[in-house]
Amino acid sequence: MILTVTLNAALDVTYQVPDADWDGVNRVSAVHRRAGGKGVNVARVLAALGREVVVAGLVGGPTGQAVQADLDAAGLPSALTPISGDSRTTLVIHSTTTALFNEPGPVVTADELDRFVADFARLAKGAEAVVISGSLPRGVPADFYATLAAMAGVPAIVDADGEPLRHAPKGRPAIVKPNKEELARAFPGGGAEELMAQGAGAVVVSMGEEGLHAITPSGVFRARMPYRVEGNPTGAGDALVAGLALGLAEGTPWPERLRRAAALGAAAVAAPVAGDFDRDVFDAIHPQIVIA
Ligand SMILES: O=P(O)(O)OC[C@H]1O[C@](O)(CO)[C@@H](O)[C@H]1O
Repeated sequence: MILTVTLNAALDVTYQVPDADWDGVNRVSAVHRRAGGKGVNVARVLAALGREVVVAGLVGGPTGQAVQADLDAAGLPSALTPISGDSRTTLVIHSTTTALFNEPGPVVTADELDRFVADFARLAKGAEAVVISGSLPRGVPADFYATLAAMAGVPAIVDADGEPLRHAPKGRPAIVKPNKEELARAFPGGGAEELMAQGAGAVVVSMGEEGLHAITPSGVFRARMPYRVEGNPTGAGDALVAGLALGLAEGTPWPERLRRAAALGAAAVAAPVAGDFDRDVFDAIHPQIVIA
Protein backbone atom coordinates (compact mmCIF):
# COMPACT_ATOMS: atom_id res chain seq x y z
CA MET A 1 0.00 0.00 0.00
CA ILE A 2 1.14 3.55 -0.79
CA LEU A 3 0.03 6.16 1.73
CA THR A 4 -0.59 9.69 0.45
CA VAL A 5 -0.84 12.67 2.80
CA THR A 6 -2.97 15.75 1.99
CA LEU A 7 -3.04 18.04 4.99
CA ASN A 8 -4.76 20.82 3.03
CA ALA A 9 -7.39 18.69 1.30
CA ALA A 10 -9.71 20.62 -0.99
CA LEU A 11 -12.82 20.53 -3.04
CA ASP A 12 -11.33 21.20 -6.48
CA VAL A 13 -13.64 23.14 -8.75
CA THR A 14 -12.63 23.32 -12.42
CA TYR A 15 -14.38 25.77 -14.79
CA GLN A 16 -13.95 25.31 -18.51
CA VAL A 17 -14.33 28.74 -20.14
CA PRO A 18 -13.80 28.69 -23.92
CA ASP A 19 -12.25 32.18 -24.24
CA ALA A 20 -12.14 33.90 -20.84
CA ASP A 21 -12.65 37.66 -20.67
CA TRP A 22 -10.70 38.68 -17.54
CA ASP A 23 -12.51 42.01 -17.45
CA GLY A 24 -16.10 40.94 -18.15
CA VAL A 25 -18.87 38.36 -17.79
CA ASN A 26 -17.98 34.76 -18.65
CA ARG A 27 -20.19 31.76 -19.44
CA VAL A 28 -18.81 28.53 -18.04
CA SER A 29 -19.17 25.64 -20.52
CA ALA A 30 -18.40 22.82 -18.06
CA VAL A 31 -17.94 22.52 -14.27
CA HIS A 32 -16.12 19.68 -12.47
CA ARG A 33 -16.20 19.33 -8.67
CA ARG A 34 -14.16 16.66 -6.97
CA ALA A 35 -11.98 15.89 -3.99
CA GLY A 36 -8.51 17.32 -4.47
CA GLY A 37 -5.34 18.56 -2.95
CA LYS A 38 -2.11 17.14 -4.30
CA GLY A 39 -1.98 13.89 -2.31
CA VAL A 40 -5.55 13.02 -3.30
CA ASN A 41 -4.62 13.45 -6.96
CA VAL A 42 -1.54 11.26 -6.51
CA ALA A 43 -3.73 8.55 -4.94
CA ARG A 44 -6.25 8.73 -7.81
CA VAL A 45 -3.51 8.16 -10.38
CA LEU A 46 -1.98 5.30 -8.38
CA ALA A 47 -5.41 3.65 -7.97
CA ALA A 48 -6.05 3.99 -11.72
CA LEU A 49 -2.75 2.15 -12.25
CA GLY A 50 -4.00 -0.70 -10.05
CA ARG A 51 -2.05 0.19 -6.90
CA GLU A 52 -3.42 -0.15 -3.38
CA VAL A 53 -3.56 3.32 -1.79
CA VAL A 54 -4.79 5.05 1.36
CA VAL A 55 -5.52 8.79 1.48
CA ALA A 56 -4.54 10.39 4.79
CA GLY A 57 -4.86 14.04 5.80
CA LEU A 58 -7.23 16.48 7.47
CA VAL A 59 -10.85 17.27 6.61
CA GLY A 60 -13.54 19.28 8.35
CA GLY A 61 -16.79 21.20 7.95
CA PRO A 62 -19.23 21.06 5.04
CA THR A 63 -16.46 21.22 2.43
CA GLY A 64 -14.63 18.40 4.18
CA GLN A 65 -17.84 16.33 4.06
CA ALA A 66 -18.05 16.93 0.32
CA VAL A 67 -14.40 15.85 -0.05
CA GLN A 68 -15.05 12.67 1.96
CA ALA A 69 -18.23 11.90 -0.01
CA ASP A 70 -16.39 12.26 -3.32
CA LEU A 71 -13.53 10.00 -2.17
CA ASP A 72 -16.08 7.38 -1.11
CA ALA A 73 -17.98 7.69 -4.41
CA ALA A 74 -14.70 7.23 -6.30
CA GLY A 75 -13.86 4.15 -4.20
CA LEU A 76 -10.60 5.69 -2.98
CA PRO A 77 -9.74 4.26 0.46
CA SER A 78 -9.20 7.06 2.98
CA ALA A 79 -8.39 7.46 6.66
CA LEU A 80 -8.77 11.21 7.13
CA THR A 81 -8.37 12.87 10.51
CA PRO A 82 -11.34 15.11 11.39
CA ILE A 83 -10.80 18.80 12.22
CA SER A 84 -13.22 21.51 13.36
CA GLY A 85 -12.34 24.04 10.62
CA ASP A 86 -13.89 23.95 7.15
CA SER A 87 -11.72 22.42 4.42
CA ARG A 88 -10.98 24.73 1.50
CA THR A 89 -12.10 25.07 -2.10
CA THR A 90 -9.67 25.57 -4.97
CA LEU A 91 -10.71 26.99 -8.32
CA VAL A 92 -9.10 26.28 -11.69
CA ILE A 93 -10.22 28.38 -14.65
CA HIS A 94 -9.15 26.55 -17.76
CA SER A 95 -9.44 28.69 -20.87
CA THR A 96 -6.82 29.54 -23.51
CA THR A 97 -4.57 29.71 -20.45
CA THR A 98 -5.06 28.12 -17.02
CA ALA A 99 -5.39 30.10 -13.77
CA LEU A 100 -5.50 28.64 -10.24
CA PHE A 101 -7.04 30.19 -7.12
CA ASN A 102 -6.07 28.12 -4.05
CA GLU A 103 -7.65 29.14 -0.73
CA PRO A 104 -5.29 29.06 2.30
CA GLY A 105 -7.33 26.39 4.09
CA PRO A 106 -8.58 26.05 7.67
CA VAL A 107 -6.76 26.71 10.94
CA VAL A 108 -5.60 23.46 12.57
CA THR A 109 -5.27 23.18 16.35
CA ALA A 110 -2.37 21.51 18.18
CA ASP A 111 -4.69 18.71 19.42
CA GLU A 112 -5.91 18.01 15.89
CA LEU A 113 -2.33 17.84 14.64
CA ASP A 114 -1.41 15.43 17.47
CA ARG A 115 -4.31 13.19 16.45
CA PHE A 116 -3.11 13.29 12.84
CA VAL A 117 0.42 12.30 13.91
CA ALA A 118 -0.99 9.28 15.76
CA ASP A 119 -3.07 8.29 12.69
CA PHE A 120 -0.07 8.76 10.40
CA ALA A 121 2.21 6.62 12.58
CA ARG A 122 -0.35 3.79 12.53
CA LEU A 123 -1.02 4.01 8.76
CA ALA A 124 2.66 4.29 7.79
CA LYS A 125 3.34 0.91 9.46
CA GLY A 126 1.30 -0.76 6.69
CA ALA A 127 2.80 1.29 3.82
CA GLU A 128 5.61 0.54 1.35
CA ALA A 129 6.09 4.26 0.70
CA VAL A 130 4.49 7.57 1.70
CA VAL A 131 3.81 10.60 -0.48
CA ILE A 132 3.52 13.96 1.30
CA SER A 133 2.24 16.72 -0.98
CA GLY A 134 0.86 20.22 -1.18
CA SER A 135 0.49 23.28 1.00
CA LEU A 136 0.09 23.34 4.78
CA PRO A 137 -3.11 24.63 6.36
CA ARG A 138 -2.67 27.38 8.94
CA GLY A 139 -1.39 26.31 12.36
CA VAL A 140 0.90 23.56 11.02
CA PRO A 141 4.64 24.16 11.58
CA ALA A 142 6.72 24.74 8.44
CA ASP A 143 8.96 21.75 9.22
CA PHE A 144 6.04 19.33 9.62
CA TYR A 145 6.77 17.48 6.35
CA ALA A 146 10.32 16.85 7.56
CA THR A 147 8.87 15.49 10.81
CA LEU A 148 6.53 13.13 8.92
CA ALA A 149 9.25 11.93 6.52
CA ALA A 150 11.57 11.23 9.47
CA MET A 151 8.96 9.26 11.42
CA ALA A 152 7.48 7.34 8.43
CA GLY A 153 9.86 4.39 8.74
CA VAL A 154 9.46 3.81 4.96
CA PRO A 155 10.75 5.83 1.98
CA ALA A 156 8.99 9.18 1.60
CA ILE A 157 8.45 11.55 -1.32
CA VAL A 158 7.89 15.22 -0.53
CA ASP A 159 6.29 17.62 -3.04
CA ALA A 160 6.10 21.04 -1.42
CA ASP A 161 6.72 24.74 -1.98
CA GLY A 162 8.16 27.57 0.13
CA GLU A 163 9.19 26.95 3.74
CA PRO A 164 7.94 23.31 3.85
CA LEU A 165 10.24 22.64 0.86
CA ARG A 166 13.17 24.39 2.55
CA HIS A 167 12.76 22.20 5.64
CA ALA A 168 11.96 18.95 3.77
CA PRO A 169 15.51 17.51 3.47
CA LYS A 170 15.92 17.49 7.28
CA GLY A 171 13.52 14.50 7.34
CA ARG A 172 15.80 12.59 4.94
CA PRO A 173 13.06 11.84 2.39
CA ALA A 174 13.93 9.40 -0.41
CA ILE A 175 12.83 11.92 -3.05
CA VAL A 176 12.03 15.64 -3.05
CA LYS A 177 10.05 16.81 -6.10
CA PRO A 178 9.92 20.59 -6.59
CA ASN A 179 9.19 22.24 -9.90
CA LYS A 180 11.81 24.56 -11.39
CA GLU A 181 10.21 27.75 -10.01
CA GLU A 182 9.66 26.33 -6.50
CA LEU A 183 13.29 25.21 -6.34
CA ALA A 184 14.62 28.60 -7.45
CA ARG A 185 12.42 30.40 -4.89
CA ALA A 186 13.34 28.13 -1.96
CA PHE A 187 17.06 27.78 -2.74
CA PRO A 188 18.05 30.90 -4.70
CA GLY A 189 21.77 30.16 -4.67
CA GLY A 190 21.94 26.37 -4.50
CA GLY A 191 19.09 24.37 -5.93
CA ALA A 192 19.00 20.59 -6.15
CA GLU A 193 22.57 20.12 -4.88
CA GLU A 194 21.70 22.00 -1.67
CA LEU A 195 18.66 19.76 -1.11
CA MET A 196 20.90 16.70 -1.53
CA ALA A 197 23.56 18.13 0.80
CA GLN A 198 20.90 18.73 3.47
CA GLY A 199 19.59 15.15 3.40
CA ALA A 200 17.36 14.43 0.37
CA GLY A 201 18.02 10.96 -1.10
CA ALA A 202 17.21 12.21 -4.62
CA VAL A 203 15.84 15.39 -6.17
CA VAL A 204 13.56 15.35 -9.20
CA VAL A 205 12.90 18.79 -10.69
CA SER A 206 9.89 19.04 -12.99
CA MET A 207 10.26 21.54 -15.82
CA GLY A 208 6.94 21.35 -17.67
CA GLU A 209 7.35 20.60 -21.35
CA GLU A 210 11.14 20.64 -20.91
CA GLY A 211 10.84 17.36 -18.98
CA LEU A 212 12.69 16.42 -15.80
CA HIS A 213 16.09 16.93 -14.25
CA ALA A 214 17.01 14.36 -11.58
CA ILE A 215 19.91 13.95 -9.18
CA THR A 216 19.76 10.39 -7.88
CA PRO A 217 21.99 7.82 -6.16
CA SER A 218 22.37 6.18 -9.63
CA GLY A 219 23.52 9.37 -11.34
CA VAL A 220 22.22 12.58 -12.85
CA PHE A 221 19.53 12.22 -15.52
CA ARG A 222 17.50 14.38 -17.83
CA ALA A 223 14.15 13.24 -19.25
CA ARG A 224 13.32 15.01 -22.54
CA MET A 225 9.79 15.17 -23.93
CA PRO A 226 9.42 14.28 -27.64
CA TYR A 227 6.57 16.77 -28.23
CA ARG A 228 4.26 19.19 -26.44
CA VAL A 229 0.94 17.86 -25.09
CA GLU A 230 -1.88 20.45 -25.17
CA GLY A 231 -4.38 20.73 -22.34
CA ASN A 232 -4.80 21.55 -18.64
CA PRO A 233 -1.45 21.31 -16.78
CA THR A 234 -3.17 21.31 -13.34
CA GLY A 235 -2.38 18.02 -11.65
CA ALA A 236 0.47 17.11 -14.02
CA GLY A 237 2.95 17.31 -11.15
CA ASP A 238 0.76 15.00 -9.07
CA ALA A 239 0.66 12.35 -11.84
CA LEU A 240 4.43 12.66 -12.10
CA VAL A 241 4.77 12.12 -8.35
CA ALA A 242 2.51 9.05 -8.64
CA GLY A 243 4.98 7.65 -11.18
CA LEU A 244 7.89 8.32 -8.82
CA ALA A 245 6.02 6.65 -5.94
CA LEU A 246 5.34 3.60 -8.06
CA GLY A 247 9.01 3.37 -8.97
CA LEU A 248 10.02 3.80 -5.34
CA ALA A 249 7.65 1.07 -4.12
CA GLU A 250 8.68 -1.34 -6.91
CA GLY A 251 12.40 -0.52 -6.86
CA THR A 252 12.31 0.39 -10.58
CA PRO A 253 15.72 1.52 -11.92
CA TRP A 254 15.95 5.32 -12.10
CA PRO A 255 15.91 5.78 -15.90
CA GLU A 256 12.65 3.82 -16.30
CA ARG A 257 11.25 5.37 -13.11
CA LEU A 258 11.77 8.83 -14.61
CA ARG A 259 10.44 7.84 -18.05
CA ARG A 260 7.18 6.57 -16.57
CA ALA A 261 6.85 9.59 -14.26
CA ALA A 262 7.40 12.05 -17.13
CA ALA A 263 4.91 10.15 -19.32
CA LEU A 264 2.26 10.24 -16.59
CA GLY A 265 2.79 13.98 -16.15
CA ALA A 266 2.31 14.56 -19.88
CA ALA A 267 -0.74 12.25 -19.97
CA ALA A 268 -2.29 14.25 -17.12
CA VAL A 269 -2.07 17.45 -19.18
CA ALA A 270 -4.27 15.77 -21.79
CA ALA A 271 -6.98 15.02 -19.16
CA PRO A 272 -9.33 17.95 -18.36
CA VAL A 273 -9.34 17.50 -14.55
CA ALA A 274 -6.50 17.20 -12.02
CA GLY A 275 -6.10 13.62 -10.78
CA ASP A 276 -6.87 12.04 -14.17
CA PHE A 277 -4.56 11.05 -17.00
CA ASP A 278 -5.14 9.99 -20.59
CA ARG A 279 -4.02 6.38 -21.12
CA ASP A 280 -3.67 6.71 -24.90
CA VAL A 281 -1.39 9.72 -24.49
CA PHE A 282 0.59 7.81 -21.85
CA ASP A 283 1.03 4.77 -24.14
CA ALA A 284 2.05 6.98 -27.08
CA ILE A 285 4.57 9.23 -25.33
CA HIS A 286 6.12 6.78 -22.84
CA PRO A 287 8.42 4.94 -25.30
CA GLN A 288 9.50 8.21 -26.94
CA ILE A 289 10.85 9.92 -23.81
CA VAL A 290 14.62 10.03 -23.95
CA ILE A 291 16.54 9.63 -20.68
CA ALA A 292 20.15 10.73 -20.77
O1 LIG B 1 -1.93 22.46 -1.66
P1 LIG B 1 -1.73 23.40 -2.79
O2 LIG B 1 -0.29 23.65 -3.10
O3 LIG B 1 -2.53 24.66 -2.63
O4 LIG B 1 -2.25 22.67 -4.10
C1 LIG B 1 -3.55 22.14 -4.19
C2 LIG B 1 -4.09 22.30 -5.55
O5 LIG B 1 -3.15 21.75 -6.48
C3 LIG B 1 -3.73 20.68 -7.21
O6 LIG B 1 -3.45 19.53 -6.56
C4 LIG B 1 -3.11 20.53 -8.54
O7 LIG B 1 -1.80 20.04 -8.34
C5 LIG B 1 -5.22 20.91 -7.18
O8 LIG B 1 -5.88 19.69 -7.19
C6 LIG B 1 -5.44 21.76 -5.90
O9 LIG B 1 -6.12 21.10 -4.92
